[in-house]
Amino acid sequence: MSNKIVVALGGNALGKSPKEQLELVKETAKPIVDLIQEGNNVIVAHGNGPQVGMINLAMPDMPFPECGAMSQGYIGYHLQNAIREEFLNRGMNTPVSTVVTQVIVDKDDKAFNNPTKPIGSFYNEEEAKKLEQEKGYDMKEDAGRGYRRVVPSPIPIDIAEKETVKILVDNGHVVITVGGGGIPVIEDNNSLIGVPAVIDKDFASEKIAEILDADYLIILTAVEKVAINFGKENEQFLDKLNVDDAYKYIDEGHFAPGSMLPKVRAAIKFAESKSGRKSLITSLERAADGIQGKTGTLIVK
Ligand SMILES: Nc1ncnc2c1ncn2[C@@H]1O[C@H](COP(=O)(O)OP(=O)(O)O)[C@@H](O)[C@H]1O
Ligand SMILES: NC(=O)OP(=O)(O)O
Repeated sequence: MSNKIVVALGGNALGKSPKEQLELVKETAKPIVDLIQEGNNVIVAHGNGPQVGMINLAMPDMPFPECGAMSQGYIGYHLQNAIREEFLNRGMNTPVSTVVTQVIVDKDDKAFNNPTKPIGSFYNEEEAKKLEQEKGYDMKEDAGRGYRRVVPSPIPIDIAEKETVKILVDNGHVVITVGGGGIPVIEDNNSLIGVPAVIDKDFASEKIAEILDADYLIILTAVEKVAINFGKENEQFLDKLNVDDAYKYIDEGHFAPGSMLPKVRAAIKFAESKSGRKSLITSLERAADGIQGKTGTLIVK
């Protein structure tokens, strides 16, 4: 059956450096093209946490929206070429392109006063303290994996280039959009003005999935399924999660704030947005099996 699917790619699809990314995207392209070859209409979104942090660290005077735009550009460039090549290898010539995508946020979003989005590399506690003192960064522990810089992450309200994306998708193009959650902007009369933030790609992917009236939101990350009691002795991986249980597990603290929590929240939001919409959280490698119901955690209303 043909579905319209928004695929959100996590950090493991892109690697830790441009060189690693260039190699990794060849593998990333395969499950995406598998889904398309099976007759699905696929829209690709991706994260940029490590990349936007690296860009800003290298160019501290570069404003955050510009850093986000740079990350969209070079990640999109790698992804679109890898997907193009995978199409050609399979005798297909589906057009693929990246749309520089701006995501409109609320200038009064409380997130601007409460940085929560982890970006850049991981540091130990001592290094983190040094960065706080020397560079004035806000540093937080990220899901038991070490310390990372955190920046504001407002909620996406709308997508400036949504009509362009729609036209391309409706005409059979593969579009890479809302890269890194999109470039965060606020509306000021006729102007769109960049604001210093990094939008969560899971929430931006959910937004574009709603706008495009997608059937599926697939969030691809490093784990095949979502777990309760993650990493504990009584860890239990879930095949299916209804939104009521998902809310209960959120309240019980099963999903780490810097990692799995935004995915589960975005998945709930999409599943709740219209009858029949489904969200799936699984690993990149298992995406094609996941859509056939063979693996992953399916989140439904
Ligand atoms: N309850 C949970 N179930 C499964 N994974 C979890 C859970 N809580 C935290 N995680 C961690 O979240 C990670 C995914 O988040 P992250 O690496 O930040 O995402 P991304 O793939 O978007 O870069 C998983 O690889 C896993 O280590
Ligand atoms: N922007 C964003 O959510 O990036 P990550 O998925 O890399 O955290």
